[in-house]
Amino acid sequence: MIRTVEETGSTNADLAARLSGGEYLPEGDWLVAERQTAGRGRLGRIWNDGAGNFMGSTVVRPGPGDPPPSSLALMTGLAVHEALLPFVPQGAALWLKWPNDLLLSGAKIAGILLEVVAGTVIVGIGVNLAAAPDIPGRAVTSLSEYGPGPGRDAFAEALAASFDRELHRWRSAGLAPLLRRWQSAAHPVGTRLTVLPPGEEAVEGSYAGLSQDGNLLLKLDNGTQRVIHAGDVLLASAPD
Ligand SMILES: O=C(O)CCCC[C@@H]1SC[C@@H]2NC(=O)N[C@@H]21
Repeated sequence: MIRTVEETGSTNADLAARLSGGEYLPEGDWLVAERQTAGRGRLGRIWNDGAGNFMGSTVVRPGPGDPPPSSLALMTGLAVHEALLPFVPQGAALWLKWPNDLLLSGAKIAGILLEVVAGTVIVGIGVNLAAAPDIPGRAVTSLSEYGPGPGRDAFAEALAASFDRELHRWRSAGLAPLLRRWQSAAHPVGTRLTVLPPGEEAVEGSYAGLSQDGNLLLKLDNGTQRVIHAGDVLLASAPD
């Protein structure tokens, strides 16, 4: 079920408060907001809203036998990719970027924020359907820059369906096929990346795929390979 509210602080914060209060939230339910006044982004950033954009959250309740919850970041990226792809015009490339951003022709079009409360993973998704809010230092775009896109409600239906499919595959087929499909939807191997691991200087290198457990493989310019477990990743050629 998709429930839409006119305005809230953050759909992630709303679900977190309900979980903290002991409420049971079933998988498959979505909270979507027309406006967010305190949208949360990754790494403590804010997520600016824009009228007509998709801003919504759902939950996953990981159980015994499920792949590691951290892989939900990659699974969610695939679900958003699948929902957006039919609306991407010819000649524009829709790419996944580790861990879970989506880029349209090199500029950010969607972001994903996972938070865990009381053993439940809150999955928050923001997609620039109609407006490209400013993210300082980042190239940002929206689908509307390429022509008329889907309305927010139609997109919400498509995303809820693709998320449901991907969640089922995540549970039934496990990590290996997910990682293969993720890599097919990502920017090409060899793409120059700048990585900002927490508490470290920026590291430059070339994208070399994902490790077996879904971490980022970065080929450094001295020929060695580094496994990136956390941090911010930018396309090195993206304009400031
Ligand atoms: O930094 C990122 O790229 C992640 C952005 C996630 C934004 C979405 S919008 C819906 C949900 N509610 C929030 O407060 N954040 C997420």
